[in-house]
Amino acid sequence: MAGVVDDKILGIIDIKDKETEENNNSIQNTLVKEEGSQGEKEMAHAAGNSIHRSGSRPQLDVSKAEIQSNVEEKYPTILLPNQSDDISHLALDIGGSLIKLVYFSRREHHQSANDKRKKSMKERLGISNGNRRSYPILGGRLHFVKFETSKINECLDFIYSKQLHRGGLESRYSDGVTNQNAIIKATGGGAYKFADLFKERLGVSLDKEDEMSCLVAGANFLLKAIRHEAFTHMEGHKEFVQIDPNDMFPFLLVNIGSGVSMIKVDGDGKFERVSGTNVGGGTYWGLGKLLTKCKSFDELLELSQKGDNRTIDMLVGDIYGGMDYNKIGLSASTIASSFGKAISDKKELEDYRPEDISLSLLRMISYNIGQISYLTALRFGLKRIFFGGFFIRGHAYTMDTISFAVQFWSKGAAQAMFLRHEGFLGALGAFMSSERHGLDDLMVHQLVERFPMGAPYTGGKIHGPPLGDLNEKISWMEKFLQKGTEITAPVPMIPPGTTGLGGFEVPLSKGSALRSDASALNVGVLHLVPTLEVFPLLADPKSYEPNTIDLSDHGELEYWFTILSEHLPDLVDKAVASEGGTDDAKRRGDAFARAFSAHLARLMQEPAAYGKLGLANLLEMREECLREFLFVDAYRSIKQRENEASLAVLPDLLMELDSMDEETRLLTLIEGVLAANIFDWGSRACVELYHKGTIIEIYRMSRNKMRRPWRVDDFDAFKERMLGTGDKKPPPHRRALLFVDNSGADIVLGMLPLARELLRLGTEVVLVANSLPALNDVTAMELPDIVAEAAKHCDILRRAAEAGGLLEDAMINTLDGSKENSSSVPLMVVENGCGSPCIDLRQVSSELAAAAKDADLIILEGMGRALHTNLNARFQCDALKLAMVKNQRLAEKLMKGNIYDCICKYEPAI
Ligand SMILES: Nc1ncnc2c1ncn2[C@@H]1O[C@H](COP(=O)(O)OP(=O)(O)O)[C@@H](O)[C@H]1O
Ligand SMILES: CC(C)(COP(=O)(O)O)[C@@H](O)C(=O)NCCC(=O)O
Ligand SMILES: [Mn+2]
Repeated sequence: MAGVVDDKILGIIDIKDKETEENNNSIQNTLVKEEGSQGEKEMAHAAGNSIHRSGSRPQLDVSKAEIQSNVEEKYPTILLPNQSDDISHLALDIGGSLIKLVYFSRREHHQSANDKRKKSMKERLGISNGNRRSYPILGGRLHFVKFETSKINECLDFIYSKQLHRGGLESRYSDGVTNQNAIIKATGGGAYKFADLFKERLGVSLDKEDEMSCLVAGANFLLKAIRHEAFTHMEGHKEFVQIDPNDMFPFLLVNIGSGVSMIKVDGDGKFERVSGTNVGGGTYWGLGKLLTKCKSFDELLELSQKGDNRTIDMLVGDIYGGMDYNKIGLSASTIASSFGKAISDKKELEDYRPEDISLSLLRMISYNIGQISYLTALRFGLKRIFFGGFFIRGHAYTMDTISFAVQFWSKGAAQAMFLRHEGFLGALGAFMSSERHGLDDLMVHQLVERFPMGAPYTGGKIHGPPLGDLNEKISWMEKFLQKGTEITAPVPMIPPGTTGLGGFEVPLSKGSALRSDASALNVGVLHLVPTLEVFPLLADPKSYEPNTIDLSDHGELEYWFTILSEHLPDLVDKAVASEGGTDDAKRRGDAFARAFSAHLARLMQEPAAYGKLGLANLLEMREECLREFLFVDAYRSIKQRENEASLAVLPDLLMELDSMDEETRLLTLIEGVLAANIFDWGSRACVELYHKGTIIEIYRMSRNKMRRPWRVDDFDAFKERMLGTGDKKPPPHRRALLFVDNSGADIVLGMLPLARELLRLGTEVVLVANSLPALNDVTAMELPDIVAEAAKHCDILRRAAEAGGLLEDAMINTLDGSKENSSSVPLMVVENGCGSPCIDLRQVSSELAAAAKDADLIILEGMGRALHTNLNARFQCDALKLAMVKNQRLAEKLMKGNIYDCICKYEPAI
């Protein structure tokens, strides 16, 4: 089939002698500037958000809304004069040691060119506002931050700087007078102790909520709404546990703060504090401080990493002359008495290493809490125990000790589980208690957790004001480089050795990998995206796992981390060039590279730090990180150039296709998709290829590879479904969703001609593209223009695009000025809700979910969407997965094949 598109045609798309990116792209620069300035505003915003009032829940009041700034601005600010400040945006848990803050920032809705398409799609697909709810919830972000209680003034400054006490409405909306009636939800003892201070400094009243009910509400919310919240931690191994929201209760909640509370939880709002102990986090930190002279909690914890508690604890072996006490199952290394050796030693405090003291203390307290927890669980017949509170601090040794105690004393019958948002349960519960935000029944698929680089945002260290703007973020990254590499290094995960019976050996870790004070917590920012939905055509959403490769295999992890690290310099080059190569862009590019490397380094050491890690998460994090440093679209000009070149050869390709019989054409079309998928700027091998040959050579090579059978080749089954056998013509599919991948040849010469064939057969086609740029993937925003260009050369596409509302202007512009009454099946475009090369079908846009309702065929294209993710996904409708494997190792691993092999996997509906 190599001659289908000849060299003359292909020569036009030569990317060999590509010059550097086009500089001074004014549209791009404008976009960046506007995004940047808007990003900092956290205001109530009504435009397009379709927020209406419901009887029971206060919502934004958009009456008399008016545009505040110059109407010529692309994203003007909208003033809501009737919106009161009473929407809860902040809740506090002021404990004996730490103040925990949970705050909500509303996301601004950007009106964009995309909105026209969106509006028409909404009408076409029958998406009503607040589609599946009786009231809308607000989109926005939940942030988690903590401060030391002793530094309450820093906390007040933080609240003031972000205007959180004003319900997030910034001072530009007020007359500058502090609102005396503002109320903040607060729990913990400090809600009483510091009430006057809050009134005095911020003019707000603290609305006090019961601490226990907040802890329970917070835990219940997290267990229901966050996919990877609970995990077990045994002998250094962390494993996420999927909790069934319908089978959560009862459980024991153990909150280890300064003191320890043990709460039996039977349901939402149904609980009893059944036990507790005064030997808790405050004891460790307090005693530890006295005994070691440590200045900070983290320092004390770090010391324990280098400790050897045998110098200070009395072990069974010390009593039994080095022997085990077998009769009762205690090994010689079991601690018989914490600190017991100090009785007989003729030593003073100074004679003991602070490291040993810290470790002995940590083990004593953790073990004791684990044991009491188990006894309490036993008393009430509870099998599951969840541990929260900041004593845990994501620290491997602490968790292992607690787990060991629970497992040992229960003989394996009970299990200790830990919560990733450990210390924020109370604050989250206080936040939930306000009932003003309508978040109560928020569902897992509406939350996306992101880990931004601004450490203070992630609640990293105990800190002052946040890294507000980009410049601060960049300088922070620069400082980070000067300081060395440890800034985001995690708490070490080196597994402690256990004796198996009753106690631990000395931890293996001798403190080689230590956490810096600025290390981030294991929690990110929770993005609340009310419009996200589970893709309705998944055969079994409960068992769906997007990632194909399991990164818990260390070899895999190391390989993909290396791949991503090696790709960085090229990516930074492209990103900087896409912003005109200015000094500012270079600085941002540098900072991005450092930030992303820091994330990678952290995850390399602690792969489960941010929840269960898959390749899709890594690829998405890279895109998010680029956006954080305001690289809106790193491959923008590459995409543009390749689109133009491909569009120029499209007419000839269509002509050749039209000269074929139906069967040959279908095969050629599928080959065309597979061959064009080679133009992938995310693959190291492909990028190297682009430097070695002209596009003709690459494309020729690619087409030569097209010889069937492909590595996975279900083409015959697909052809039979499409064209039937003999005279028997099967009915066409009603609607096909085409998950498109790359710009340029991939979309223009691959997927669009395939779409055209489906349209010709009478199938409605919905092109499903990214909401945000990722590598050289085409976006939903870019597609209408590409389709319009293609439609100039093709009647089928033109009529379908008109019928699908993609070409309204073209309809008006027909030669005789009359609107054609088209009877064609429509061609539509929807966004998928992602900004990543992969797709997690548990969280897609509501317009895609709506479009899916009538679809009976889906086509997933590309390595990201059809191989890294969804290769094993099963659907309720027919599914075709098309991709070229552009990575040798993946080809070997997945299908014992080679790089540039092709996959054509067809699975009829189940
Ligand atoms: N940076 C820190 N400063 C002080 N204590 C910390 C820090 N990080 C973790 N901790 C531990 O967390 C405990 C406080 O946990 P937390 O859940 O916030 O309880 P509380 O509400 O009692 O302050 C402290 O007693 C200490 O053991
Ligand atoms: C990022 C990608 C998934 C994009 O592939 P696509 O979906 O465009 O086919 C792919 O380029 C990839 O897996 N790259 C990393 C592997 C490598 O460089 O070999
Ligand atoms: Mn792609």
